[in-house]
Amino acid sequence: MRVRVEGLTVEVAGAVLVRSVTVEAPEGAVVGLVGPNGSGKSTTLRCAYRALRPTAGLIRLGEDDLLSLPHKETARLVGALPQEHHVEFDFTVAEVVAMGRTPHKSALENDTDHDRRVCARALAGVDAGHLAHRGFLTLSGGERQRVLIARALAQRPRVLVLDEPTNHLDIRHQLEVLAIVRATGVTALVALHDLNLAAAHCDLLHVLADGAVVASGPPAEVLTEELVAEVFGVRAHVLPHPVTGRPHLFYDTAL
Ligand SMILES: Nc1ncnc2c1ncn2[C@@H]1O[C@H](COP(=O)(O)OP(=O)(O)OP(=O)(O)O)[C@@H](O)[C@H]1O
Repeated sequence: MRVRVEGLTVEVAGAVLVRSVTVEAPEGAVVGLVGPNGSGKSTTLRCAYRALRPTAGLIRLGEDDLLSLPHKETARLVGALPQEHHVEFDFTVAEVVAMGRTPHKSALENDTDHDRRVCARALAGVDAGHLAHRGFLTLSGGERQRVLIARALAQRPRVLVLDEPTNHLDIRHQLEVLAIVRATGVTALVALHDLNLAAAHCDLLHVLADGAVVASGPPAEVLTEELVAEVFGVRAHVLPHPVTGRPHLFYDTAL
């Protein structure tokens, strides 16, 4: 499903957090949001999974306006991994992942065999099948992150909105998670700090700085030495990856 964030502005208590942000994610594309701390990535994504109401602008899912859809429909369509997550009670991992099935069920409907299969597959996909019976609160940061990604996948959404999904993950799991997102074939909006991961895994990038989009396009067009210097304040050398040909950044110094 195509996602288009159009002219998004968010103002909180007189402060403009993002200004006229337009982000396009074609059907099935993995689209990265990159930018320095505080540039507006999470604010944009929070609007896309409807945790925050924009002051102005539209979020289109296909032809629909996100804000005019019933909440349950939004929950079926959009699977989210927020940056901050709060699981207060000590649910088991299996229970946390099963929460992903909630939008597909009525209030008192029990989990079916199909639900259990979908959840087991999602957990196995993030290499966390062995954690199913553990208490969520006993997990390490990276294990929790993988379980929450499994919850979003178990939802079988049409759009994934992932805020720093590789946070806490070791390198193997970083690569695996992004490969899994790609393999779902679902349109994905993903905030990433690691520009090399973004270059390797995203079809398109949108670069944010000070709450506005300053560059958009395929990684090879966007991740230039000039842009990295200007937006991130870092001198970098950009060379093609020896195998994939995608841009790879070698950092030099902070400017
Ligand atoms: N509720 C709020 N009230 C005031 N300012 C806010 C609020 N929420 C976010 N901000 C500010 O808006 C700006 C954008 O924040 P946002 O979390 O979207 O940035 P980000 O690009 O995701 O940053 P990071 O890379 O650090 O996660 C920041 O300066 C932040 O302090």
